[in-house]
Amino acid sequence: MDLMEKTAEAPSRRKDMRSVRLPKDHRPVKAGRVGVLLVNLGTPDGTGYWPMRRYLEEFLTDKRVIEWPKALWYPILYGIVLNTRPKKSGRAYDEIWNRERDESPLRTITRSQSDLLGERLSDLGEDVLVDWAMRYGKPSIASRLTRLQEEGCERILVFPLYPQYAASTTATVNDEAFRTLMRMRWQPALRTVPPYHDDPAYIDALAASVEAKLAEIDFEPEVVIASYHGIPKSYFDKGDPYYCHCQKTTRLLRERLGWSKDRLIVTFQSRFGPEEWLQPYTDKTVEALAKAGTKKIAVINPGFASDCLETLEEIAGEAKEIFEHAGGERFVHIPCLNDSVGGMDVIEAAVRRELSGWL
Ligand SMILES: C=CC1=C(C)c2cc3[nH]c(cc4nc(cc5[nH]c(cc1n2)c(C)c5CCC(=O)O)C(CCC(=O)O)=C4C)c(C)c3C=C
Ligand SMILES: [Fe+2]
Ligand SMILES: [Fe+2]
Repeated sequence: MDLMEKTAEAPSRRKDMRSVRLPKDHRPVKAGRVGVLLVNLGTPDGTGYWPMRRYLEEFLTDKRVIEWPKALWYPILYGIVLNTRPKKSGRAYDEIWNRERDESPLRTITRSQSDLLGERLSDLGEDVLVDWAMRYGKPSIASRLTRLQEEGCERILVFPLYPQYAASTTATVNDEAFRTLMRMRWQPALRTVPPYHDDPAYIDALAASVEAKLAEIDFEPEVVIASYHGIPKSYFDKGDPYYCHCQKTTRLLRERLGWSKDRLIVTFQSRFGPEEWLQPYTDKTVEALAKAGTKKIAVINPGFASDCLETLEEIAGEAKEIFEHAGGERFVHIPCLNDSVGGMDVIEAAVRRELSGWL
């Protein structure tokens, strides 16, 4: 039987899957399934120099991340950055590493989100498969998309786990997914989950996480900072909607909490390189607040679906230290939604919505 015939016989609807009739000598064909692939940013395999260097090299040679011309960027990357940053970042990862599983928290949490989503979608039957991947490091998008396809997924929903769209995060996940399809003879249909920065389920979950944390601590923060990962300002000037998405999330959260503009403010963290990035900067802001006499603050990271280096080390660790060093007294980090019930409600709602018409 040739491929054309096989294709014609393949069922178009899931419930027809078991009715595929093939000649006796035909190799088994799995078909008719639907895949969901959660994708997060990435993870090194370890905190030593070489695993860190491999990870950073993959990350920082992505044209969606560093848009400078290769002729300008590569001498700096290979001459300086990849010689110094692996050690510095490796030390930072060491502080937050999940020693029990020997992996980064981002990897632990993303896997758990995928497992829990699989359980939550169990009412859809065995023909819906859920898996997870990383844009940089392992498991790669290519390996997991290929596996889903081999398991018979003719339709795959790719979910970049970023509430706010940025070309350097969302688009590069989608690019990589479609690049993988470029190598396939028999491609699955692919859908991507759009940004969910203003999804009511997401805003509700963030608000509930703020309220729960504030009820748990023994002080009332004078200011709550919504700290987002930054991007170079030039990317915003070229039309990236990321800044506007961050502002909108914060406005909706503020409205949902019934707070004033001074109680919940926006900042941007994790600057990289010499360019100007989105402002105001988180580190400078916590320092200025403390110096101006603010004693108690909380920081939430609405732009991260999972806690990671940037939230656990840079905010819960470094930003706290900066605040206290400049005269602040109480600092609390509000955890990301992670695999909490609220966090999973957000992921599940988006997946069910985006699967519509496929089930
Ligand atoms: C949530 C959105 C993110 C945006 C936007 C983003 C843009 C961006 N990042 C870099 C450079 C680095 N980021 C690093 C880590 C990192 N970044 C995000 C998310 C966004 N990045 C996450 C979730 C993480 C943490 C990964 C983890 O395993 O915990 C790093 C690596 C760590 C380090 O050496 O500091 C770099 C480098 C750029 C240049 C950029 C926009 C252009
Ligand atoms: Fe980043
Ligand atoms: Fe950082």
